[in-house]
Amino acid sequence: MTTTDLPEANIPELDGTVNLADIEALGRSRLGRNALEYYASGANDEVTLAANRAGFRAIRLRPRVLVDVSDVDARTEVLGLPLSFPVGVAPSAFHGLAHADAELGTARAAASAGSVMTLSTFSNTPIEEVAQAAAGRFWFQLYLYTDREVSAEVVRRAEAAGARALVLTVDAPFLGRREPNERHRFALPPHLGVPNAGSREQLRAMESEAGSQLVNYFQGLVDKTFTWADLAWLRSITALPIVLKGILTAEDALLAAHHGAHVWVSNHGGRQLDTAVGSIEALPEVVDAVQGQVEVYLDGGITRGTDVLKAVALGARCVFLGRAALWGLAAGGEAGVRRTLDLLHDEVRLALALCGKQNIGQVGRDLVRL
Ligand SMILES: Cc1cc2nc3c(=O)[nH]c(=O)nc-3n(C[C@H](O)[C@H](O)[C@H](O)COP(=O)(O)O)c2cc1C
Ligand SMILES: CC(C)CC(=O)C(=O)O
Repeated sequence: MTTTDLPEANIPELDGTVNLADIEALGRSRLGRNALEYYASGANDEVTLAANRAGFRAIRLRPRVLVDVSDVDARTEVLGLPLSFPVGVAPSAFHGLAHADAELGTARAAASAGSVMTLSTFSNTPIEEVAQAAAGRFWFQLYLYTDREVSAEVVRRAEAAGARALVLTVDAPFLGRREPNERHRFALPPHLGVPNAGSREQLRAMESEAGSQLVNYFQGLVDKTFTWADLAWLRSITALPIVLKGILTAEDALLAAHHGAHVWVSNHGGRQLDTAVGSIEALPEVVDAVQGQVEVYLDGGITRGTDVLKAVALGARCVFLGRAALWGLAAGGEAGVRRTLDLLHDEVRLALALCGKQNIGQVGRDLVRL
């Protein structure tokens, strides 16, 4: 399904949105409890979820004036891929819960906006179909299965389909407790499959009488023994750049760089270890530790163009949208994600101009007062 299948009346509603908060409100209004709680929740008391947003709000900008900003340019590159502005889409599971366009909608929107999509292992659409829709603008996020051969096969499929990087999520040996999902027993609706993670029947076999079924699937599928030493195995089965997603400390950033991996600063949108440091707060120590040896990215709480510039100022090459992209998808499928990216692109350009910067290369630490 594409956006042309959307009822006419949906488009003006989307066109009337002026910021990501408007799109979030529209997206939320279209979701039932199961999906809404799954998307919105953080772990436990949601302290880290709130810290991600609060961290950006606490940083003040130091704008320069009387600079010719008649022609600002927000373009950048990630791992050699040109982006129209420093924003990509973070991996999130089950886009089919948001809209019938599912991962194909997200991929098309990211591609047409000159962005990059990171496809979750737990997508509702097979890698190969998303790859086509993404027109080369996609990375693949990997959760390692207990069975290494199954993981190796997924990695081979992603590489063959044209993924430009492998993003290994390292902050989720177990799933954090998102209590609304425990309370209301989150489950994937029967019409949605998980084609990169085994059959529906395999997943059903892991369902239990209690709690979030997601926790049950995850516990049954994912390897909890994987350590730094095992990265050599991953390196041996793929030629793709490896990105470690879920780094929050200088110590781990340095280890990542020593292992030749790029660093994605993230606390999983506050969904894993609650009270972990907010991602923008963790960024400076990570950037200082790796000293430009590898690329550094960040996600968590991005909703404004000024958030993007603050992260870039503190050393992130690019930031990624988790929930913001999902709200866009829920609000209007492919068109909703595209609107989300377009609004944010406009905000980044305006913020650059008002900061007295002509391009992303001019954005450095002097732009922020912590
Ligand atoms: C509903 C949902 C599903 C997610 N699924 C995954 C996933 O499959 N793999 C992964 O590495 N991260 C996953 N994440 C974490 C995101 O990649 C990202 O780290 C986080 O959402 C960023 O925070 P934000 O939502 O504030 O932008 C998920 C996040 C959400 C909200
Ligand atoms: C399928 C899930 C494990 C996806 C995830 O990482 C999340 O819900 O945060």
